[in-house]
Amino acid sequence: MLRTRVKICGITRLEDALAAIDAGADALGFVFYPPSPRSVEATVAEAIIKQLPPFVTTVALFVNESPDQVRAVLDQTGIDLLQFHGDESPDYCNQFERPYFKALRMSPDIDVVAETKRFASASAVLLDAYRAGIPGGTGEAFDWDRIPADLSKPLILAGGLDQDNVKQAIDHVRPYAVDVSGGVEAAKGLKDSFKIISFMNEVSRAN
Ligand SMILES: O=C(O)c1ccccc1NCC(=O)[C@H](O)[C@H](O)COP(=O)(O)O
Repeated sequence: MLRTRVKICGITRLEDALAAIDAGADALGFVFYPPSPRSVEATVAEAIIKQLPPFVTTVALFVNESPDQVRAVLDQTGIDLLQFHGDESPDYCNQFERPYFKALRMSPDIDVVAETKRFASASAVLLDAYRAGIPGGTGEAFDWDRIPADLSKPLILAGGLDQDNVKQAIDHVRPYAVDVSGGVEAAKGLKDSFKIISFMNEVSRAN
C-alpha cells in the first residue's frame, strides 16, 4: 500500500525545502501571490529549486494571475506543476504548457462533483477550507464528511492539517495526497523542521 503523498506548501527558504525532502515530502509548493506572507519572488524560487536533489515535484501556486506572469514564473523557475487557487476557468488553466491541479474551496454551496468534472484536464483536485475573502492558507480544517466518495480525479486534501489530525484525516478520507502549510510552520512562511518530521511520521502511521 503506497503511503499517502505529501505536498508541503509555502516554501520560502532552501533550508525548509531540504528539511521537507529529508523528511520524505513528495512535493514542494511555492506561492506566487504577493499578498501572502508565504509568497516568494521567482528568482528566490529558482535559486532554491536549482539546489534540490532529484525526484521531488515542484509546484507553483497562483491566484487569478495574469497568463503572462504565470509564463514568466515558469520560464524563470522550470517548476513542474501548476496549482490554481482562485476563480480560474478550465480554459484559463488549460492554456499553459504544464500539468495543473485545481484548488476547490469548500464553500457552503459548492458542488464538488460538478466542479471536479468541469476541470476535465486537471491532474487532481485539491479541496481546501473556505473563508470568505481569503483564497487559501487559512490554517482551518473543513468538515471532511462533505467530501463526496469516488471523485473522478485524485484528491489532495488540504486545510488546517497538522501532526495532531493528519492521521485521522487520512484514515477518514483516504486521499491521494495531503497538503500542509501552516501546520508545519514556526511562523508564516518559516517552516519548523521538527513539525515537518512529526507530520510525516503521522502520515506514515496512517498507512
Ligand atoms: O498559503 C498561502 O498563504 C496561500 C495564499 C493564497 C492562496 C493559497 C495559499 N495556500 C494554498 C495551499 O495550498 C495551502 O497549503 C493550503 O491552503 C493549506 O494551508 P494550511 O491550512 O495553512 O495548511
